[in-house]
Amino acid sequence: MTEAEERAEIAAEQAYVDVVYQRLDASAVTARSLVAEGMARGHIGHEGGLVERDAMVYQANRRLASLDAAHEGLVFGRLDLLDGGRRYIGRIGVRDEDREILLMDWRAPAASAFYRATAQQPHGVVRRRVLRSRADRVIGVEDDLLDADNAPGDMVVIGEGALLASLSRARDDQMHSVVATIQAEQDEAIRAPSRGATIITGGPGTGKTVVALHRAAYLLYTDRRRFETGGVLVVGPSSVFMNYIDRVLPSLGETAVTLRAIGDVVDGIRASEHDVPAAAAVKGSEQMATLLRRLARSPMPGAPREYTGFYRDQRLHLSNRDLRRIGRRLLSRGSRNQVFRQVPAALLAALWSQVTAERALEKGEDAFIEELLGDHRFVDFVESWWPEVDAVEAWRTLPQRIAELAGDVLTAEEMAVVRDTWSPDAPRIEDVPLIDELRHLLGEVPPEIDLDAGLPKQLMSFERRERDEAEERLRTTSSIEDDSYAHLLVDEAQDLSPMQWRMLGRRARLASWTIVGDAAQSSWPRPHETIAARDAAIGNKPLHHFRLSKNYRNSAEIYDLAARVAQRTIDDPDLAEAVRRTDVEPRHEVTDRVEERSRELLDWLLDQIEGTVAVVAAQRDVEHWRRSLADVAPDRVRVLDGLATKGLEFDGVLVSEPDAIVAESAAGWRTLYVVLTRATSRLATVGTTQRWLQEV
Ligand SMILES: Nc1ncnc2c1ncn2[C@@H]1O[C@H](COP(=O)(O)OP(=O)(O)OP(=O)(O)O)[C@@H](O)[C@H]1O
Repeated sequence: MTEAEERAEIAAEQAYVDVVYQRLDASAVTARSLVAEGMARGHIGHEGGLVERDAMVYQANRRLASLDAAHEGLVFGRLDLLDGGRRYIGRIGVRDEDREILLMDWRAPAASAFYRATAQQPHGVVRRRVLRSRADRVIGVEDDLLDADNAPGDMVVIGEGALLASLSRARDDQMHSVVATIQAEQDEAIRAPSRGATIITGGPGTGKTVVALHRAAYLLYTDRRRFETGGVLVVGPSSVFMNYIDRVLPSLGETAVTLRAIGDVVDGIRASEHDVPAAAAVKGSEQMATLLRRLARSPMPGAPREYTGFYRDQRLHLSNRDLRRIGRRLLSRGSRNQVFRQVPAALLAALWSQVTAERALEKGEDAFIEELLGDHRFVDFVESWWPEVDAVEAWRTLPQRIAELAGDVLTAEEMAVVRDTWSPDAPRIEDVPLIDELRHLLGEVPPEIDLDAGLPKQLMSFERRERDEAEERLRTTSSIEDDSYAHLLVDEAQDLSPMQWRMLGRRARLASWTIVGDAAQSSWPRPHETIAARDAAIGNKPLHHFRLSKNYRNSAEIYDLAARVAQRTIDDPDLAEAVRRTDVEPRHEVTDRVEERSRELLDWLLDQIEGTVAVVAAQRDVEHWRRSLADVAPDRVRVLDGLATKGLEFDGVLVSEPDAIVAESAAGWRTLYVVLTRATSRLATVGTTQRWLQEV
């Protein structure tokens, strides 16, 4: 293959790509005029016109958004087939004026040969070609000859394979779609049917995240109506990670997927800081469910424990025992906030049953009710005994009530760590599932309270009662259940605590799931618990397992070291095979001059590679490093603690005091494994000690 031949091939591909872009532009013009026409229809004025307009404008706008998003590198593949035909593959499908396929959507069944064909099983493909582009210009092609025996004599074969070419690119702050180089085992997981739960496992860098994102795009393609209406939610470990991945789906033409960090899953609450590991371990444990159930059922702190009043000179009294009994009866009818409006009636009924004076009985129950409702002492009592409780408010009372409620489920140290690290004004990531659990246990607080909301039901008109009850149902369904999805895609699933699984499970009662993770990278101290909690969240939906086996991120030199750490963490870790070598070994330094050597090593890394470098330290040291390195290449250097590196990747990683990362939590070894496997090409560690290195 000569350079001239390569140029000629690129020019020929460019000619085809130009035709596709012209067609794309024409489609955009049509979509724009449909939007305009749709808008005009709105002016016709009748209701049908409006509905039609909305549907038309919506569809046309969606098409425009996807045309726009898929513009970059639109055409990326070509198959030359045994029968002499050729097929172009792209981010979205494009047809010509006669509705003939110009570009096949990568998700179409006939496009799967592009990913699955191998020399052993060519699936009717003679040559697979990947087109590399910048915007709409073809800048290179990479070929795989899959069926040499049947290749025409003049067939040109260029390049050394698209995969390795794409793996050697420099990393920036964004994950990129790998749609042009998806490998066969990844393709199988992407195209798995959407029933039940698809569980995708694999070591670091095996493409679990990219597979999950391409799978979201695939699901929308196969059943757009179901998944767009019901919603697809992608959950990842942090907002940094969500920013890192958020370009991938739009670049595949998909804009209808919700991406949320695990701290942002619950509407109205945003948490971005983790608790210290010891507190996280307690707050994430299943025991918290028991504790919260008790908290939701017991009186709020400061609630009165008894009631004494007078009716026509008769003393009426409700003891603590009576009140507990009434409370239990109320809670058997619904959650605390749901039964809020029944409270006055329940108390009044209990008090009326104590009335014995003849004159009072003669005047009847209605007069009794009217009088007590006019008695501010009674009304004050009702309000303070059974206030509507907002979940966040209830969560705030947890430290002061933990000893009374959790004596048999938490140890004294566990309670102390929760109390001592409590952050009442800014819930941490680990608090969000607790607040969500309380929201479900307590029921939603109705947004505004009617003037006569406290009226017992029997005093309301029938219509009024019906309307109120309907409203109550509506509020609880719209504000608590509305965040359920048709498909939930969970990344870094090995890290989720039992309480986080419960939170996700509530959003996926009828959903199908895709769950990706790697147990060896788990930051949860007891990984088997998270599997049990996952299974409980999924319920009895069928499971489909896929395993990814090749590591596309780390150089083999870096991964060999990391794999030794993995073996130190759990029995039988799922180790992947690294496909790339750099011939550069990781560097390790033991020194008393950590600060100075870190700067030197950082300079070395920045010099060696083009892309980004992470400096990773134990949680307690991160702020120090952020300040100390603020002046060093701010566009290329990121300072993070071990947990914050989850799912990310950098061309170079400098680990400061790895022994401190190991010592920081019960999952410290696994966190170190995560940290080491973030580096694509260069890795350096520096510390006053390097005990971890002797242990692996
Ligand atoms: N088929 C592929 N073609 C090109 N690059 C790929 C392919 N599969 C994965 N990669 C690249 O490998 C890197 C790792 O992928 P990804 O982050 O999805 O792995 P992961 O299994 O989620 O890793 P971890 O468990 O460590 O978070 C990314 O840069 C991704 O783009």
